[in-house]
Amino acid sequence: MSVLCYNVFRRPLQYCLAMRTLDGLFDNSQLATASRSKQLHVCIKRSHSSFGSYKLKLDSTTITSRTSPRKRDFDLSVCGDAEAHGSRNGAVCKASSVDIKTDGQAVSEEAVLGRIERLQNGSDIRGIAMEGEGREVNLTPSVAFFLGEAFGIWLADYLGVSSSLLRVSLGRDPRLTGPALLAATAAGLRSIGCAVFDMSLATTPACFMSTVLSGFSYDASIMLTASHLPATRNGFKFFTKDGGLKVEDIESICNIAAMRYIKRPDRGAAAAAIASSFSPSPATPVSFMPVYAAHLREIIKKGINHPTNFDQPLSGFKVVVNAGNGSGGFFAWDVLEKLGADVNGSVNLGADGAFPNHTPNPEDKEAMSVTSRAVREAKADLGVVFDTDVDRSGVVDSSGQRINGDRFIALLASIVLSDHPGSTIVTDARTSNGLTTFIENRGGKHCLFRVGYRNVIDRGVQLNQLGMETHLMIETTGHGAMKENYFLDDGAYLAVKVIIQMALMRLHGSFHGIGGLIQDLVAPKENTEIRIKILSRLENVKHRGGQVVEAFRRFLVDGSIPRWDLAKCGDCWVSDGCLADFGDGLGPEWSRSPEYRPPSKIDAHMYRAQVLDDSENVLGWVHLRQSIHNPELVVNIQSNKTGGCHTIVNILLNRFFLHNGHADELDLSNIQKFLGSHG
Ligand SMILES: O=P(O)(O)OC[C@H]1O[C@H](O)[C@H](O)[C@@H](O)[C@@H]1O
Repeated sequence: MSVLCYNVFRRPLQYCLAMRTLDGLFDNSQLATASRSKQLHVCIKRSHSSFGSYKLKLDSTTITSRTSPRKRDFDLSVCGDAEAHGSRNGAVCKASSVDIKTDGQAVSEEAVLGRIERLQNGSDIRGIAMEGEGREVNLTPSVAFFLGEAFGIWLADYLGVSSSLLRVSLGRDPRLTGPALLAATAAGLRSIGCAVFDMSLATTPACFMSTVLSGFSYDASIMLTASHLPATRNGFKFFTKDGGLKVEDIESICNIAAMRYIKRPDRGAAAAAIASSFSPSPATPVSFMPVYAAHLREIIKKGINHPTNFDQPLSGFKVVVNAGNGSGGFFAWDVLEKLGADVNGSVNLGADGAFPNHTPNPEDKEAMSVTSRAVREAKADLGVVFDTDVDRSGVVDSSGQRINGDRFIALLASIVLSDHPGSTIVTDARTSNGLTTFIENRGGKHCLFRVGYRNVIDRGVQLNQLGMETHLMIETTGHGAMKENYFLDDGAYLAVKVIIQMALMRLHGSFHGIGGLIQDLVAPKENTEIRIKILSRLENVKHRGGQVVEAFRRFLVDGSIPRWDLAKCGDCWVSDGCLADFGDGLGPEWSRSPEYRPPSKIDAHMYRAQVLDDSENVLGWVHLRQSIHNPELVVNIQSNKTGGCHTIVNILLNRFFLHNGHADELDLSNIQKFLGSHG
């Protein structure tokens, strides 16, 4: 469709909107009325926008000059200040598309929206913030300005107060792009009247705690981080006093940001340029991290309750911290050392946004082996590994044993189940059958849920609401939350729990170290993950991937392969994150309760199948889902039999992917490689 632009107000052309109406929705009499009243209200309905619909005020001169009342299908053009808001009043037509023209270059609204929407990663925002990957930088200070502004607008609506009354704190990890993005985000928030506070280098859990701890109690907080992703990336994690935002909240914020961007694409760039010159600073500096560290020290002191040394309960302990040059160094010198621990063997404490040593990530083999070595060299009692922004952790015991993934979950489960017998533990559905046995042997219940830490945490919140005591929600990635800690995804808090346990064990005369708590955890014999690229345009990836995963569900439900069934955990199906309701009464009772929220579009699609061998014994399981970060499907497989993963992958390839004709839309080479190398 051609975009018709007129500068009818004789002002510099900022943008033009042109829309094509849908047949039959705009009739002649309505147009005539609109022309006579010199104002026409057009309602544009966008099915995927949680912003609902919005209204444009079009100058009647422009409309009458560009349209013919006799045509049912026509173009409208407007230049100047179109108002966009959420009302449907006066709507007389629906537009099928809106095109934006900026500085002579046509950019469709869908493209702007798509670009901003693609920054969404589940319940976070992630993007490329600097050159270096050979890919377009898409998280610029200008975009950060609109995201900051959009968050302020969303927050004012969420809390039902004027944005001028809102106080928002901002923190960042050490990434080089952090200061400029933080300044631009602050400028966005300030542009709608919010008071903004700069905590500078901070952690994700600290950002949330700044909404809670007295003396600060901000209405909300934003952490700028891309977690363990490369130094070129950055991102946003948003918090209110109610906790981290949900996937659908992030969708709303992206939509609002896109709408604001469409309206004034130049504004963000200008504001971000001023903001990043730091003159005047858009945010008031605050020193929050020392207060947060003192808060963690209090928790440890009270948890250990040392009979003779309450204030220095870690005296005599050696603890190694590996912060991976992220934000977690403070935990060594401002938490543990002040409690008496010797932290001299610690590594990579200095914040360095280039992450020169290894990826700050407890899932990372190098991060764990570096820590294990440091623990052995220092003859330490414990090693603690954080990811960049400290919402994830893992530990190493005094023997150098790496405790991450399933082992970390088991360790926390054993601590939680001794404090809260019978508690449910929620994890993602990539954990081993051995972990389920471990939890059940301690009297706990294991709920397997969807991948994505927000999903796991939200499920725990939901179970508690429904009266099922659930004290721990934790992912294999090291993301974990506890009921007693605001259901906050908090790597520092999990480390605190392990440290308290270590000290209590010694106080009670045990010198085994924390590794002794998970001795009976049985690891699967084989465990593999295969990533399958989706061969589709970026904007279609989610849809295509979703179709394949849905086909997998149908395939299982139809019984297409004997002895491959949707897995069950307890009373629930481990399919669609235990939310499978086949519409025939098979779904669990709560899925019909008022609290039930259907899975969000982004991460709904994942299924785990239990696989039996010819003798009806468990061979293992296979879990298929869409990646949250990348345009790919992810297959996880575990087996307790040698060659079990090969058997399962072989069947998956031939009986599902190839048989169902998915070879054209998926790059199956990693599957072939796996079969080749394990054949
Ligand atoms: O989907 P993937 O690319 O495997 O990533 C999955 C992971 O994404 C993010 O890092 C989330 O924080 C994790 O909760 C999730 O497990």
